Amino acid sequence: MLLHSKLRLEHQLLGRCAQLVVNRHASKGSVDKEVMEQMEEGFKKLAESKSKSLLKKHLTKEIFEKLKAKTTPSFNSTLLHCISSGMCNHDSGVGLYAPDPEAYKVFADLFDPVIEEYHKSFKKTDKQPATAFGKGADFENLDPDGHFIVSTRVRCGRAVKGYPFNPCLTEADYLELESKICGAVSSLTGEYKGKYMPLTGMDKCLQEQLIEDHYLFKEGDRFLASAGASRFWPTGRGIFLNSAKNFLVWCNEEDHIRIISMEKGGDLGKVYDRMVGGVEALGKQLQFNRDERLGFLTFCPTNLGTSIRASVHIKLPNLMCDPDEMKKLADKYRLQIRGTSGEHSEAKGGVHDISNQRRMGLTEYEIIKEMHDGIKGLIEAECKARSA
Ligand SMILES: Nc1ncnc2c1ncn2[C@@H]1O[C@H](COP(=O)(O)OP(=O)(O)OP(=O)(O)O)[C@@H](O)[C@H]1O
Repeated sequence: MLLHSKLRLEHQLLGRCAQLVVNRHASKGSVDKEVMEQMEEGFKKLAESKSKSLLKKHLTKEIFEKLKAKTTPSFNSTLLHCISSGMCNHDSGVGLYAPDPEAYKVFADLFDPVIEEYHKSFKKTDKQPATAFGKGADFENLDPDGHFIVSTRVRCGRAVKGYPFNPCLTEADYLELESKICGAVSSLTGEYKGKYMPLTGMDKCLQEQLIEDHYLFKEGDRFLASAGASRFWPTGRGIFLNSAKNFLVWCNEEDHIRIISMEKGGDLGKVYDRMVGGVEALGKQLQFNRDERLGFLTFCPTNLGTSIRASVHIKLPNLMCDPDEMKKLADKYRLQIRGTSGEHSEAKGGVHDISNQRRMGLTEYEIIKEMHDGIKGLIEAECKARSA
């Protein structure tokens, strides 16, 4: 209970901070004086800060001046919507979010270089290849004897056509989206059959247990809150879980939809195939927003393209003895290291979350292969270090 009250308080505080920044909408087609002042002040503080974010690096004075008076045609989003998280959180890695699909074009002078750097050279002239899932069965179990991998998870994000992203969704939009998503997941059959649980009214012990078990998203993420992703919380948010608890759908957290497959052990191919089956089944009922150049559109530019993050919870005690060397090895394989409870968390009991870093410029199959080969390489390096 204590943990929950703490989370709730934190969430409320962050929610207020976010509202200060992102609830000031522009008048149609122009940027209000108050928004402009806030942007100017935030830009100045960011420029003077020691932030290492991609936002700070690429939001030069020239780009800021060029973009600060622009708005998106359908939802009237401003540059402030895009940069508020990075302006509030100088410790952001990226710090940039798209308030609606059009923002990727209107603010392309800022998004394109960030996308290029994060996804390791996806240039503004590049195009995301057509969706090609391939077969997970091509990949062998990464840890058949269970020495290293605790569990494997593959997720992707989807946006429902016709809606903006979090900062521009109204309370009614959240409820409408939830009703559509809930309708689609409720009609899944076979191994996918399960139950949708809205966050509103959810038993608090159950909510904490679902978070602890790595099924449910946390509350009160300050990076998301200041990007405008926590408005009207918990309205319209929820989780769908199948009976075997190895297929999940998150509703209206960071993206409209997150489709997730997970299980104990290292059978990446099986986990991936299950996610693909779920994506295909849901794609028959919902229209997803996909851009010709950028691929599947998501709130955060790090998730564009395939939107796939394939991760293992893994123990590599020998490699982890030297964090700098480990980071170099992970970079070589284009892998990202996180803590045990997700992004911005610490590793517990020596278990790290290691996943593909880039999600763009390759097909879905190639993304999984890159992650598979990288994890295989890390396990081989761990074995070598152990016997040295
Ligand atoms: N391989 C895994 N096994 C078990 N749980 C996992 C695994 N990978 C991630 N998780 C859990 O999934 C939850 C969400 O993690 P996290 O928010 O880092 O990633 P995400 O859902 O991919 O989203 P994002 O990248 O947008 O943050 C956390 O509880 C995390 O511990």
